[in-house]
Amino acid sequence: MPSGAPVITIDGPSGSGKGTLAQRLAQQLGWHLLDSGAIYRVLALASLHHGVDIENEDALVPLAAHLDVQFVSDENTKKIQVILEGEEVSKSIRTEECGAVASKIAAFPRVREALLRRQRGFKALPGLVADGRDMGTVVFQDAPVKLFLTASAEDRANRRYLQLQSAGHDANLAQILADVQARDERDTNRSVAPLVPAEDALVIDSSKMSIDEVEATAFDYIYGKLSPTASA
Ligand SMILES: Nc1ncnc2c1ncn2[C@@H]1O[C@H](COP(=O)(O)OP(=O)(O)OP(=O)(O)O)[C@@H](O)[C@H]1O
Ligand SMILES: Nc1ccn([C@H]2C[C@H](O)[C@@H](COP(=O)(O)O)O2)c(=O)n1
Repeated sequence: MPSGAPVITIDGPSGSGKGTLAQRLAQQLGWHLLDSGAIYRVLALASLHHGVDIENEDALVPLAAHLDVQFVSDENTKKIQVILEGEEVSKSIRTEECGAVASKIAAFPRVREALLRRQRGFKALPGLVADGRDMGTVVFQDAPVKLFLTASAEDRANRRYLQLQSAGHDANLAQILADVQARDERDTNRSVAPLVPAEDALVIDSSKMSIDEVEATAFDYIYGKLSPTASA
């Protein structure tokens, strides 16, 4: 295993359960957490706030490089609050619109480059759980444990539908499925850091698995990989 803090990467498409699994693993292990999608979402929101053209890579790069974002752990709830330029944006970055804009601006190579060091800065002892699209393939290529979580587009859309309904929002399943498929298409087919499993990742298809089953499968694999007797 490389020296320094160990990293567990979790990549996968929208709604596959990466964030849920990453939070559970980080909490159980007492490790740090990086929700890299939140960084792209915050950049999307900042570009909308500042009227920056989301088609203009040249204009987005300085915004990405100087993005004033903080992730603050709430002492009581242990939830992470996202602060953009002093304003709490934890909820506003979670809209479908923000996700779609994040996916569009994430296709620009120099935008990704500008966010790379910031993401790597999350690596710290005792360890980091990092979720996103390119955690295992680009950002933490030497991570000792890589997971790729997936599920059918229909199951992922249905999960999002239930999530929105339980939060009291109106939701249209057909529209959500179309949004999920459009985001998959963009994230998978972009020229830089596309959404693909790392060659050394364990792929988990969670379509027919409960969250607890996914967590148990992940922990079995992690302990096998990180135990002192495991070969590198
Ligand atoms: N195995 C599962 N079975 C059923 N529901 C699940 C499962 N995993 C996650 N969910 C639910 O699906 C929804 C989306 O999960 P989550 O936010 O973790 O996905 P994600 O991959 O991080 O999505 P995004 O990339 O869009 O942030 C949540 O409501 C979560 O509780
Ligand atoms: N490592 C990452 C993380 C996220 N993105 C882009 C592509 C996603 O569609 C969008 C939002 O991510 P989410 O919060 O849904 O995980 O951000 C990326 O390109 N690379």
